[in-house]
Amino acid sequence: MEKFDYIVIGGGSGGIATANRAGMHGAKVLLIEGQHLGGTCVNVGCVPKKVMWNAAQLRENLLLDASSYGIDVSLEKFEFSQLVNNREAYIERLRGLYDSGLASNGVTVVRGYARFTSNDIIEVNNQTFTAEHIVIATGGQSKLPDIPGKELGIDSNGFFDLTELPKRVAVVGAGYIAVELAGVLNGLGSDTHLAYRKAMPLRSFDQTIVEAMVSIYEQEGIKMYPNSTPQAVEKLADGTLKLSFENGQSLEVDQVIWAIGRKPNIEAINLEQTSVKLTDKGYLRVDDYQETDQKGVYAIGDITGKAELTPVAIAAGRRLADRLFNGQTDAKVDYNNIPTVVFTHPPIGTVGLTESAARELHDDTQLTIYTSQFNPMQYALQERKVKATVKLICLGKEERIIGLHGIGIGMDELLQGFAVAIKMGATKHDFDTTIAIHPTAAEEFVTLR
Ligand SMILES: Cc1cc2nc3c(=O)[nH]c(=O)nc-3n(C[C@H](O)[C@H](O)[C@H](O)COP(=O)(O)OP(=O)(O)OC[C@H]3O[C@@H](n4cnc5c(N)ncnc54)[C@H](O)[C@@H]3O)c2cc1C
Ligand SMILES: NC(=O)c1ccc[n+]([C@@H]2O[C@H](COP(=O)([O-])OP(=O)(O)OC[C@H]3O[C@@H](n4cnc5c(N)ncnc54)[C@H](O)[C@@H]3O)[C@@H](O)[C@H]2O)c1
Repeated sequence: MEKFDYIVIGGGSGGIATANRAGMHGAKVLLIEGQHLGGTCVNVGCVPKKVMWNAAQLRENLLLDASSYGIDVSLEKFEFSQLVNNREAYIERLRGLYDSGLASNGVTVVRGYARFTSNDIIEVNNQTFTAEHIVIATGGQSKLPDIPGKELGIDSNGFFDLTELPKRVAVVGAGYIAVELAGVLNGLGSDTHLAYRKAMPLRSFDQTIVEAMVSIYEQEGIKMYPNSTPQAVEKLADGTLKLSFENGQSLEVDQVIWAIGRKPNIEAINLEQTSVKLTDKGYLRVDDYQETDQKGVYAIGDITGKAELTPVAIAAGRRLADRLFNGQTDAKVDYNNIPTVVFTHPPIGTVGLTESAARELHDDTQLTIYTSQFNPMQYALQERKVKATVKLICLGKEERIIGLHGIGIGMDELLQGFAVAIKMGATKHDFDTTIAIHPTAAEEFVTLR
């Protein structure tokens, strides 16, 4: 049985990052991946999603905005399959880069599905390996609703498999994936319906921003179905899918996309052979240092159910390798103030507490909230206006900024810098005394009254 210093199960965002970092520190590392290197983010997540988002944005600009600038664009042809082919070729190149990066850090890569046979032995393709340190980074997969006809719909992986744009599509769900895919499909020209169980989507986000998002989606032609819990899907004689809701309403579309959440990839790894424990939600239980209940076994990324974002998985993986193989004994991830963007059309950027979370934690007299809604200059010349909304949540007399939220063009790119300022403890005064950059959407954050 071959012995390594470090075995990494799963070659996604977290697994690749920790394997490379450990390799750089001189550890003998084995990485085991069952499918494509890059995991969810590169193959069926962030990367293809962002390409589709860019495509939708570009099409919207050409179709809806260009003529106001005197640019004549006829959009007679849109080859969806060419977009998909180009996107997949790009992803193939990225996979190659991962291969060569791992090789240059001396990481051994084995293809296959790994399972524990004991606390420190891993089996893959009938071969066994052992190591002093083993990290589980197996990510997650989509959940499907438990209703008749669920197999007639597809999940986000199925969306990336599409080679034709559906004419009519229903997206079911209220999280990141649902609102992102609905925005992309609408932008690309599908007749798009978005159905969710409660009154509003994105319920953990700041409600001012979500209300702004819902009204933009309605304005841009997405049909919204609040209070709609899916009940069944059936295929009609002409191939149309009929999606029925518990409230008695129904929809007829060509494609149904389930985006109702994700679950951890746990079953295949045979945790019964270990002392690793789960949380009550079924994720791997870890402490602040990514340690599971079994000494020498760690978990990072989506499998831990904490902030399921690629940069979080990467940070957890790198910190863990720094701690185990470079003597950085206190290396761990700070899960506070993680900035995040939802790639809606236009995007939402958020860092820190929402107004309702702030009100739960602090006395109302301690909080000052600033909001503003405006028409970004990109829409100065056209009749179509897609409003931007920004919001700051400030705490105490010094008005320390504890929440920053926005929806509008550019919110995705401008958020990172503000997140640094907030992590450093910026106050409203710091924002106010920073000279604005004009004319931008970002300047709204430093001119709020
Ligand atoms: C549609 C979509 C869009 C997203 N967009 C964004 C975004 O814009 N920004 C962002 O930050 N995050 C985004 N995410 C989330 C992001 O993709 C995840 O947070 C991230 O990929 C988690 O990394 P991970 O290493 O934990 O798992 P993954 O990247 O899922 O990697 C896990 C890997 O483990 C492998 N594996 C599983 N079981 C085994 C086994 N037994 N043996 C060997 N290998 C195994 C899998 O094949 C997979 O490659 C998106 C997710 C989805 C689904
Ligand atoms: N831009 C980004 O960074 C990005 C993009 C996509 C995904 N992600 C990550 O991936 C995670 C998973 O995203 P997600 O959108 O799958 O999940 P989610 O957990 O964010 O949202 C799932 C939604 O589906 C609803 N739902 C659950 N069961 C349902 C049912 N039976 N019928 C109808 N609705 C139901 C839930 O109420 C919830 O609002 C996110 O939390 C995020 O961390 C990030």
